[in-house]
Amino acid sequence: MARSLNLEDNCFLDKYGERALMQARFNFFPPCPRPDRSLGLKPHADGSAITIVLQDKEVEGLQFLKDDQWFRVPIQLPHALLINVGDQSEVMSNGFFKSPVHRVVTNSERERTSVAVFCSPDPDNDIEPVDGAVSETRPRLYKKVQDYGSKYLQYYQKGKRAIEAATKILPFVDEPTAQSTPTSVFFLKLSSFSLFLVNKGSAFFKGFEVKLCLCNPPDFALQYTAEACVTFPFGEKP
Ligand SMILES: O=C(O)CCC(=O)C(=O)O
Ligand SMILES: [Fe+2]
Repeated sequence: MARSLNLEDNCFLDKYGERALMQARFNFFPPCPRPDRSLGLKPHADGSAITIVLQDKEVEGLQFLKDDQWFRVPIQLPHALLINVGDQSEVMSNGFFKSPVHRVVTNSERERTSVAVFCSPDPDNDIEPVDGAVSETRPRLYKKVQDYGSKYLQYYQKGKRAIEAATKILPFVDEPTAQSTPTSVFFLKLSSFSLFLVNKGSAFFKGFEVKLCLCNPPDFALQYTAEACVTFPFGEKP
């Protein structure tokens, strides 16, 4: 990425620091009889620096927004990893790389799984455009941001984009983050569907042991207006 902008090789990597973060999210999208009425994942951009996505090899669903149109991501290339630019790369590159908005649509007949690994700099490192990406002809577009990941979640839960507040004009509004329950495994039951979510910890997901996972239960709960929401203690099956 640095080389493609004619910048120092390590200029982005140096920002990751000693305690760079890697968080894995295992997504399970059950079949949904009304794909026209519900989304698997609402439109969002990732708060990471980069995200590595392994899509379901049989069921499509991921779409990216470009010029006000949604584009499907094909799955024809087996075992391909999709590398997505996240907000923190947009900030560090001073907007040369854009963090695209994407969503996941549901399928009426088939379930879909995906794994997203979010790679981010050490949260203690402030994020700002690297020197080489700012010049007289390209003024600095983003301000210095502390702990981008936390700000991202606060904004995300309100359906807003933190990157917009990272531009130089708008101030960040610091508000308390929604409480997330310490339970590790959530099963949300909506009629015959279930959604499996993993917070920090480890659990079994479709026969694989899942470790080091982080996602945001309150946020997901908003996406699925569950008629009945049942949470189970870690490790138990419904
Ligand atoms: O399911 C996918 O293909 C992508 C998931 C995604 O965008 C995410 O977990 O942030
Ligand atoms: Fe995403």
